Amino acid sequence: MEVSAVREMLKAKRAEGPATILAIGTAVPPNCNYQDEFPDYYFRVTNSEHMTDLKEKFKRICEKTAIKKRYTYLNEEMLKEHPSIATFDGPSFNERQEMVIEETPRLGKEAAVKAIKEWGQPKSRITHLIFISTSGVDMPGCDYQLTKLLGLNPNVNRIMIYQQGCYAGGTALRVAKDVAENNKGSRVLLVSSEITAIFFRGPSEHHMDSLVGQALFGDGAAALIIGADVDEFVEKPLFEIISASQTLAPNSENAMALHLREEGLTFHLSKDVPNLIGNNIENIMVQAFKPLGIRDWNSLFYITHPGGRAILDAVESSLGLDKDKMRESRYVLNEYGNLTGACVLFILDEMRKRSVEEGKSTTGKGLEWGVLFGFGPGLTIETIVLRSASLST
Ligand SMILES: CC(=O)CC(=O)SCCNC(=O)CCNC(=O)[C@H](O)C(C)(C)COP(=O)(O)OP(=O)(O)OC[C@H]1O[C@@H](n2cnc3c(N)ncnc32)[C@H](O)[C@@H]1OP(=O)(O)O
Repeated sequence: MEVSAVREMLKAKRAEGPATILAIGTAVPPNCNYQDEFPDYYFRVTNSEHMTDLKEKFKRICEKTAIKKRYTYLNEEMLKEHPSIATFDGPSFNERQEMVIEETPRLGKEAAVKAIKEWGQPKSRITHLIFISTSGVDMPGCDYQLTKLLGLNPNVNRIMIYQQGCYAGGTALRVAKDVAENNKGSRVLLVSSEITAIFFRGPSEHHMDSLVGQALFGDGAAALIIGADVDEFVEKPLFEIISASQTLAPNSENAMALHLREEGLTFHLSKDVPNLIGNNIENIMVQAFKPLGIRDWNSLFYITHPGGRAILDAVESSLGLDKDKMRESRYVLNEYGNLTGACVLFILDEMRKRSVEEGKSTTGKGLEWGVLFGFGPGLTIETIVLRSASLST
């Protein structure tokens, strides 16, 4: 075959683009922890009632989180059966792994079933599966388990992304864009599922950052269907993925790290994280929106990873944003806590649902352009430029 003919053949395999989000589903486990009761629960189940000063500090942290409730797979009975998980650093990796290996794809399936139902197409049309999770590692991984659980075509092209932390929701969208735009007719099922049993642990007087982590995270799964060249007779666009980029914040090496150890996933968090994000965010916005000629940050809608309340405050103040810009991100933080990689996907879902409820003209609260930020270890920032879809009938 001639080289030019091969080139033509490859060109014909590319979609016109852009990759478009066509459906979103979410799921959480049944066990709900209210934040105002959580310090009592946490110090009781970790047998730490004697650490009275630390409990007072934990109460202060919980009060400042702007979280109302969080859902978890792990409950008090399970902790009684597996007491090493409730210590600060007792060897517990195997017990945690047994839980997350089963539960992470199961919760992912719940979200995926909802996304496929909304999409309304047969699951045999799914050509690619991207699965992200920070909850453990295994081979074959969650991508394989989900393929089995959903009964997907064995020829589905799977991509498993483990252990990236909270920016992974952005990473998965970036990869899904490349896949969808380079494979004409492809339909990508993107699933993020996070179970905090991998890093729940008791308090330690010497590790305040770990204690902060115990006040922030919740379990949840989200699933999206993504494809380019939308068939509007049978598919409904929600958001177009216009561009996607990843960057490292300068001088942030020690800001955030998570390590998988005998005692599960450990958590290291500098107090500087909100400032580091705030100091870098405008530069990132300038780069992302230069091609569109946009400089008015209040003309956009925002899907911002709510790593903690202070991170949303930092982004809001650095960009001079109106108070309602972080509304959906704050809402998801309040209702579910920090859901690691799934969090930005929950916020996307909230954004489009709220836009419909409030009678807005687009899925981005009546605005055309928006941005999604993922933040995580590194310190890594994922930036996704989105274009909303019209809601007019
Ligand atoms: C896993 C991933 O990949 C990605 C992630 O999302 S990781 C999580 C990222 N999240 C963060 O970095 C948390 C950002 N921080 C916050 O949201 C807020 O600081 C907070 C909600 C935790 C507390 O709110 P605040 O307005 O800062 O309250 P503040 O009164 O200053 O702090 C409460 C206490 O927490 C302590 N504290 C806050 N951040 C801390 C940290 N990173 N390490 C240790 N202690 C911390 C403070 O010293 C303070 O202690 P005292 O009451 O004894 O003085």
